[in-house]
Amino acid sequence: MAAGSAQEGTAQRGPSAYRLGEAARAGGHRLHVHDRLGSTNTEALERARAGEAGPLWVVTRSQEAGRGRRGNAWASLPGNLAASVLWPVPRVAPEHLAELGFVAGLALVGAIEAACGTLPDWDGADPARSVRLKWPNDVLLGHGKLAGLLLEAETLPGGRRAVVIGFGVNVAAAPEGLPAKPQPTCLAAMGYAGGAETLLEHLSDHLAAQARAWDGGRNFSLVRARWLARAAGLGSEIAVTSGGQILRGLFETIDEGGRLVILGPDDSRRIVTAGEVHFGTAATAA
Ligand SMILES: Nc1ncnc2c1ncn2[C@@H]1O[C@H](COP(=O)(O)OP(=O)(O)OP(=O)(O)O)[C@@H](O)[C@H]1O
Ligand SMILES: O=C(O)CCCC[C@@H]1SC[C@@H]2NC(=O)N[C@@H]21
Repeated sequence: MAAGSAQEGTAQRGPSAYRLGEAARAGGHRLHVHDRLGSTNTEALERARAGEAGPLWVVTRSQEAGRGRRGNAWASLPGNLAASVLWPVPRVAPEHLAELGFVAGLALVGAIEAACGTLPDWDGADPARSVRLKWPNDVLLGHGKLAGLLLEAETLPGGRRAVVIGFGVNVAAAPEGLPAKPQPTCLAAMGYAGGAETLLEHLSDHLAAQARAWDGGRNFSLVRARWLARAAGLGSEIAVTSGGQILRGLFETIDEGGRLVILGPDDSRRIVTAGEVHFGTAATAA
């Protein structure tokens, strides 16, 4: 059993209890809330190994060993959202699985906007308050990193696939002193005081809706169009570090497989499957 206590459904009484949104609950999503966990992604994968099919949300008030992409650590400060969902993919072709990262990114942007929509000056006109998606799986607020997504898949005994989408959102506080670029930022810096609980409610509903639109990959073109409409840095200079190489050019688009398309100075196109994007051209190879 994982650290901390798990409660099914609406955990804890009172105004700040974690709960799922109405649409998510109507769609059969369930919620496990922990006080303390190593990693919600790890716990969700454990649940899958134990036979859970999902959709199952795992959330923790304190995450002690949060994981980021490419082996990075994820800092989860008190009051921030650390949540993962075990997503059922029985009828999803393997080549469509990674698209869930885009579906989830859109859901998170929608949830942030729904949660923050009533804040003064939150109308998208101010670039410092604009919420954008950064390829492949980050959410930016202005120039800062507001959230990161971690998609993990595993084939279980018997051939069943488990897919977990992890959401780390800096709601109340942003970690200081990290060497990371972009620098972390948080919703509280923009005046948001609604709590991680409200955000989870919106997120679960928005994920249900975006996943329905995606339709197991049959409608990725719609997801792609929605994603591009919220993309950071589209049409501008980027440098991408990928496999020890740096590719520079204009961020032209993402293709129908969700890969990054870079337009080089000689009008050549480079397609990137995995890498780290830096806006502007200042990037050094890792
Ligand atoms: N709560 C947080 N908010 C924002 N950024 C965070 C948070 N916790 C960890 N990070 C940073 O996010 C980064 C992980 O995200 P990402 O995969 O984009 O790597 P990165 O920024 O390119 O890091 P590196 O250059 O070291 O590989 C790490 O550098 C980590 O320091
Ligand atoms: O930007 C990244 O590198 C992705 C960060 C993902 C962090 C979240 S927090 C909830 C879930 N549990 C984890 O251990 N990681 C993800």
